[in-house]
Amino acid sequence: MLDDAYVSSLNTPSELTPVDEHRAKVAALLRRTPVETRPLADCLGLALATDLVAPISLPSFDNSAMDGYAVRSVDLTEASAEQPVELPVAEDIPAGRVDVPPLQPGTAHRIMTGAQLPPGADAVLPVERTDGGTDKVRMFAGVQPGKHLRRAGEDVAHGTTVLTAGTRLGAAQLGVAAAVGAAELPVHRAPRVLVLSTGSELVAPGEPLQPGQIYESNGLMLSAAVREAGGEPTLLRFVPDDVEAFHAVLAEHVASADLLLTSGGVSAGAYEVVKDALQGNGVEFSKVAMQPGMPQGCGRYRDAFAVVTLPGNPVSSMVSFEVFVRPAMLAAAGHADTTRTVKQAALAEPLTAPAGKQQFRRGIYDPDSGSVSLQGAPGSHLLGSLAKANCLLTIREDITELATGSIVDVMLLD
Ligand SMILES: Nc1nc2c(c(=O)[nH]1)N[C@H]1C(S)=C(S)[C@@H](COP(=O)(O)OP(=O)(O)OC[C@H]3O[C@@H](n4cnc5c(N)ncnc54)[C@H](O)[C@@H]3O)O[C@H]1N2
Ligand code: MOO
Repeated sequence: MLDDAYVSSLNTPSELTPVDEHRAKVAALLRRTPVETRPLADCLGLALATDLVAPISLPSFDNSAMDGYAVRSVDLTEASAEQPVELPVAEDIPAGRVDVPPLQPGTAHRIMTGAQLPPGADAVLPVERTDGGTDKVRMFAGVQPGKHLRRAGEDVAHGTTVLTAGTRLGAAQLGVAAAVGAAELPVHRAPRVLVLSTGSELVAPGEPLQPGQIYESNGLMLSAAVREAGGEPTLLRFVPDDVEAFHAVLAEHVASADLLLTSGGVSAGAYEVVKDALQGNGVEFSKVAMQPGMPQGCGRYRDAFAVVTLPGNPVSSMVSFEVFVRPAMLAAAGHADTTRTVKQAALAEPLTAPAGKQQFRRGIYDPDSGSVSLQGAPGSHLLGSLAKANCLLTIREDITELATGSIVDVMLLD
């Protein structure tokens, strides 16, 4: 297990960059992606670039909420199961009929759900309250004026903003855009993110492992995280700890990308390929006051493209993505909401934390009890624990221990 006190003793607080400072640096690196007009079917998950003002009302005309009969409610005042009122059925109005004649007093129009209400009708009697007749209909109940109707504009009024710029276009948002007649929408293009893992110990899943080798997992994990955050990832073939090989991959791919995300090769060892390749080329490396995720780097490589270098330990990589990259990517892609939901929860067990570093512990938040329990130890290699967690507990840098029942912030991961 990681010895918090020992690790903390390696870095004096003045050497460490505050988490917020690094977050702002990463956010400033990513430029807004361009606006494109796309068919609705290609907009899922993207952010709307300008307000969508409704060119029509929803509903756009008064219509029936039930299959039944459009009536004048005064004609049914006396209707009951014992003494039905019989009316001639003057018209049949299926949904989609565009020429709807007015309803004359003492008559009914058979009408279907969503069909235009005839002028003169003030209510719909559901078919279940009638004998279902087509020439004449017997009505077994009265109906209040206004009953079973859907009024024009009661959902969305013509000329009002139905979706604001920055809204993430999910299923319901695309639905309402289609409902007001939009065939295409202006959206911010998804950020294109290259994901490159480094390490001579890495082997592709599915291939045999030699002692001392491990399966490459950060690349796939970060690509998935990029996609979940609304980006378009390209997972590059991982490279060994070899600066030439690293540069060769960069030369081949970066022209098309908004961001290069690397993992590994940034700490204090003898073979730090990412640091060796990028230092002095516009990328700065620092130790951030957090755990996991201390060794970080970011910048614009030779002024050409944005780079964020994440530490290789898998949990450090993922936590760093959550804390720095996800919000920056969402902002670059025009999303108004760039943060995860944060809840306050009562600790189900005590914990200790290293002094001077913001700690992100993996946890399981129980929304019913409002409590959170720790999932696994603090070690940044414990990917199995991360995979079971549903939240990150964020512990301020000035806190070194907390008792059971203490209230902590938990960032929900979904
Ligand atoms: N003397 C010091 N040693 C270390 C320090 C330090 O400050 N002084 N920092 C430690 C911390 S904290 C972290 S985090 C790691 C970060 O190191 P790197 O970013 O250089 O990452 P690597 O050394 O390449 O790998 C660390 C660890 O993660 C595994 N790894 C790397 N890439 C992948 C991948 N794509 N998939 C799965 N696992 C991966 C790698 O095998 C190592 O076990 O440095 C500490 N050391
Ligand atoms: O800061 Mo490292 O990311 O703890 O493992």
